[in-house]
Amino acid sequence: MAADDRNAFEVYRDRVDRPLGRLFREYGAPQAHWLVIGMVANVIARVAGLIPPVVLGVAIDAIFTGTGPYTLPVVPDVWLPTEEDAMFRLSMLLIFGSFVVTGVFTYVYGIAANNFAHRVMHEVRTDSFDQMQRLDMTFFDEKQTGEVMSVLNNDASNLEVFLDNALQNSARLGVMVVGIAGVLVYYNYELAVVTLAAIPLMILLTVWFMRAVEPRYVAQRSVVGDLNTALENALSGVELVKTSNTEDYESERVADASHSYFRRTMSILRLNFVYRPGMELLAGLAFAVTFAVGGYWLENGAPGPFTTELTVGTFVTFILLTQQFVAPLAEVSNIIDQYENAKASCERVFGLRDIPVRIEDADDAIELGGTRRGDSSRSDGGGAGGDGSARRDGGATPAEGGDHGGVAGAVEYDDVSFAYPENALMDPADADEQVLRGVSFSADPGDTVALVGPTGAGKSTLLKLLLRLYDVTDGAIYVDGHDVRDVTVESLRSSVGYVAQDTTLFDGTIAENIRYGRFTRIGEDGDPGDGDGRGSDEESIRERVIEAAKAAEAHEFISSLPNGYETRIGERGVKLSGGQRQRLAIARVVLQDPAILILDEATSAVDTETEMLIQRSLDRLAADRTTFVIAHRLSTVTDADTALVLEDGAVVERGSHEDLLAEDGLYAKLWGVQAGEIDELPEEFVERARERHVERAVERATESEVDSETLE
Ligand SMILES: Nc1ncnc2c1ncn2[C@@H]1O[C@H](COP(=O)(O)OP(=O)(O)OP(=O)(O)O)[C@@H](O)[C@H]1O
Repeated sequence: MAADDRNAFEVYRDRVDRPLGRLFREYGAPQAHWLVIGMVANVIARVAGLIPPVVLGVAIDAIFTGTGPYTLPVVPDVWLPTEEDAMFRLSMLLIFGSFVVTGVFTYVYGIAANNFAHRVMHEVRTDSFDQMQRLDMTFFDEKQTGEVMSVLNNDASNLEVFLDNALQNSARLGVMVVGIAGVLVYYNYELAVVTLAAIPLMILLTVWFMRAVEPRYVAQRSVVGDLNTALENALSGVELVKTSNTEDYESERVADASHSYFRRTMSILRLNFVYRPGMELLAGLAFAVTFAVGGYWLENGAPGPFTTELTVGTFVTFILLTQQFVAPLAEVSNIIDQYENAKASCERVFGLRDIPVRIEDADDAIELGGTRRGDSSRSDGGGAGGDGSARRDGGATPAEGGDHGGVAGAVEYDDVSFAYPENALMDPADADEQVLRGVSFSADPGDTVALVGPTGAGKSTLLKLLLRLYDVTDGAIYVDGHDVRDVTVESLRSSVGYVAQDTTLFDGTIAENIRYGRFTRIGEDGDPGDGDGRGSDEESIRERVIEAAKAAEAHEFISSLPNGYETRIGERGVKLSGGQRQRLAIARVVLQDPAILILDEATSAVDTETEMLIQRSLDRLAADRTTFVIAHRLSTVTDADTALVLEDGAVVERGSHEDLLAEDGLYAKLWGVQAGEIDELPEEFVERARERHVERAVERATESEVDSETLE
């Protein structure tokens, strides 16, 4: 049991410090020019918006009532006209001009602010996706795909809204408050005190609101996670849901999660319902009090302690500017909402970013099949048939196993141990349940090695290590004499073809699915080493795809489809049968032409004819490459050069089919059961398997208990 029940993503998310500051440093800085242009344009547009009320006030006093001079803030008096007609024309021009300036700069601001926000969002999304792709399988084993989807979609969008709206609205608010306060104080500081008295009250109300709403946002986000998980489970397991008749149960789960989300959202909105009208009320009060005090002042002279004179024009300016307060203040609750969302999103973005990438190229990694470095290659190796003491040269040459991009395909496991870390945070060396223990064997280029053993013995795990989906916790794996950790992950994985039991197909055409990985994009040749001199233009790729499909015994069924190779297969290939999907996967590997092949033999029953087709294509595929077969049917083993019998993570028997039968151990018993010679496995084997299953079931139950506690 992990000491910390949070998954890696949550742990790193909770560690993120000052997320928005980091966002600006890491993503905002390269786009800072857009932000600066946007801010400046915004300030100009807002300041220009203050001109009409000011000019109107001055014009009233100077032209209509004749009670004041024609002066404007920051404009020298000598520049201003003294004739009433000229004053009127200038006033009209200034009012009209200010609207034009506001319009033009609002446009500039829109372009710049959106450029800034969308560019940052694009970088955040693509960076997060790249980081997600670099993470190793331990991360994905923790079932965090929902969280990642949310980072790539919702969180990137939240940041965009914040960077565009919230940031610019706060700038606008700042300009309005400071600008309006400045103008009011300039014209009549005494009446300004009355008008601006509402501001400290608004600040107090805002502080209260932010403090009260923050924990509610945290609670809301946690239920969003539950809701997403419920939705994702129901969608990804739709077949199970239907076949188990659990639609009602799933509906209830989603309804529960959705209802908690509703409750949490309402608790935020209830505060909003107090805050927003509260702010509007204060702004309205400021307006009403200004009107009352100013009106009294005009009628009866300065009230109470006030001594200055108030003109009608100044009064009009005050009234109009106080009105302008209201709209941006009403935005404050939206700004807070966007700020809270952005902060949380930013934590998630950087949480994902900070998860250490464990499986990546070493600084001096070499290309497998490329130039060999003496210091990273081994000079000895253990024989599959022996106990590991017989060593041979590990650095086989391509000539020994056919040319597959210069990789021969010699594989050696040297005393390999492995334990799955409980989560992506744990150092695998600290995990205590060893899934593989001291496994040593080697396969020469072109050999076929069958892996046999009861379920859970570690067969799949053994081969996942060869693909470096995980790294060994102890020992080493060598391909052509190179430790797999010393070669680039890309060159290693392109040298190892993998046909899984359950084939993954992408939404796209049949042809696109076959060429996925080798000619994913037109004009790209992931493995130029086949030496047939053919180009990678669309026509020759098409030819190769058809050849691969023929080799995989898939050409016939593909040709019978309405659009042949251009037929689109539905999401996850649901429109094809299991046997057809597997043949497409085989065609994909034929095209990849790897030196090493991993076949996870299908357990699902296909009809005899399909099985024969699949077997024939697999035999063809395996002919000139090092092949590892996870053999569920022992008939496969009879054709293999060597079989390794795994039990509980260790190789307990090894040798050819005949040798193993002669040993009369686990293999002979498994063979006996399959061949129908004995009814069942001897009690000791069954007992051992049962113990392991019970242990695992208990573990799973404990885990789900903890999960449900966390949910509560
Ligand atoms: N991603 C994982 N995280 C943690 N434990 C795992 C993971 N995958 C497999 N295991 C555990 O490792 C052990 C070996 O599993 P593995 O899938 O390698 O066995 P296998 O021999 O291939 O079994 P099968 O024949 O049923 O596919 C099992 O106990 C399994 O529960």
